[in-house]
Amino acid sequence: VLRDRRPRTLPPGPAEIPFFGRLPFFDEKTGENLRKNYGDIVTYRTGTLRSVFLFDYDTAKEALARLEFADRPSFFSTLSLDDEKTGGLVGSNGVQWQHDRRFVLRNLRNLGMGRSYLEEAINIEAKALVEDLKKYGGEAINYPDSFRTVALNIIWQMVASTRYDLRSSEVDTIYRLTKQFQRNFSVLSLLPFFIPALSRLPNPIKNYLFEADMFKVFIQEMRNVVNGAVDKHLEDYDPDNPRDLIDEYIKDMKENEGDNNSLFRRGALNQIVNDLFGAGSDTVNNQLKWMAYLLARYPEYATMMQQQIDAVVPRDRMVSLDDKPGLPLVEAFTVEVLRYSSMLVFNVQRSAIRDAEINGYLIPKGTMVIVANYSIHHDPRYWDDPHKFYPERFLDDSATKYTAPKQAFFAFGSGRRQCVGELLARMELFLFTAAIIQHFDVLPADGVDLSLEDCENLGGLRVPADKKLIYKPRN
Ligand code: HEM
Repeated sequence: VLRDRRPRTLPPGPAEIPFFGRLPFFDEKTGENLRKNYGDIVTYRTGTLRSVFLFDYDTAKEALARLEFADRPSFFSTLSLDDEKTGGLVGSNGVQWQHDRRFVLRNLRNLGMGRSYLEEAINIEAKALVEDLKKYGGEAINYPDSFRTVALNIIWQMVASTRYDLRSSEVDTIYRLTKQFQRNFSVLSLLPFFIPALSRLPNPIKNYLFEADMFKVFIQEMRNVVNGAVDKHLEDYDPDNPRDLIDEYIKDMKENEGDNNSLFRRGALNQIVNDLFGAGSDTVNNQLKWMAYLLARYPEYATMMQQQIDAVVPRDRMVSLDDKPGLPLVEAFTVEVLRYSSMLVFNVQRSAIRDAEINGYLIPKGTMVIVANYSIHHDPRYWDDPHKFYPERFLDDSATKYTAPKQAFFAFGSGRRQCVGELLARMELFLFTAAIIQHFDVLPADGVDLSLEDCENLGGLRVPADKKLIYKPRN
């Protein structure tokens, strides 16, 4: 018990139950309470793993940039589709992570991230989204399935040249897995990751207590989806005509055949595809839900943005990225949606590669380092009236120019593992938001009260509660 005690060199934190620590948590309130009680840097233990939570911007920014904290915790690899458990981006580490991240960044850029031809593809989806919403004829609906399909279509076209009709039921199958996983995911289901001894319990007990099968089923079903896409690409691969990211990877894999040290491997490809699917579609889908919810909740901003759009874009043309200088409020609105919603309550976990130091505290190798994004996005030290939805905070004094946040903004993380899809996500959020504002008034249905914020927390992912809204076509 003595040896199990928290070393004095670690930051303060709540009392630890010997060998067990405390239950994991994902919500912003528990985080805020920790900060109030223990300060800007707090140790919190679950099972055998200690985490250090960072609540102030400067410390967090510096930590996220440091090589010592560029790893992800080792339990991420248990969800990998790669048999060697080292491939991919989100949960991998070391040389294979660097290799795979470089490959993905290069290819996302080559496939148009930040360029006009990708803008065209996004606007094809934006147009389809507008047509889909018009079909409801002003009926009150929950967040439409088309939000998730347009988000999936963009990344899936870049990765696998696949586009779905906005009402296709195939997308249901893919999203069912993610939804089911998010719903079943609970504090209890995570315990075996924190207390490895629990993994040795007999399977029926593990399933009963922790729904351990849920992870296996999810991995198996995702493996089927990804294998299907990669096998199909291998069948009709044409070296002279690479169509997408999978083909580019196959090309590199074939060029390196026979080299036993090559990091281009089928297992790594599977996990890259899985990561891009997982990180690149539901994130944008959820952000579109926040956008619709906040448009309905703050119609005064919708009206001001419609005036800006109508002044620079004829109604029969979609908004383009070149219109941005004339639409400062639209850009400010999308960035305020990211800050205010703080969809990822905590930044994706990092882990100390070696013993390291933060603000004079010694952080032992393997400690998780978690930046409290929600708290930093709502900290009055960095933001005026932080709980107010106020897009003008990202406009200059004359309200004619968008000004990017200079500090305390971690919606896409920071440092060496900063989101590789940030540029793509920003393009999508701007163009999809503008398309909806240009074509619709978004209103709450009769009897729907939006005066108080109402959102769910799905394992650390904040999503607005499903409210019936009306997408009323503008005259
Ligand atoms: C609104 C949409 C999105 C948000 C809010 C978001 C947020 C984040 C955050 C917070 C991280 C962790 C960064 C860190 O550890 O510092 C991350 C990582 C990542 N994101 Fe995104 N993301 C979004 C969209 C996308 C898209 C569209 C893609 C597709 C290309 C993508 C791919 C990734 C990948 C692959 C990583 C892992 C990077 C690594 O560990 O090296 N994300 N994202």
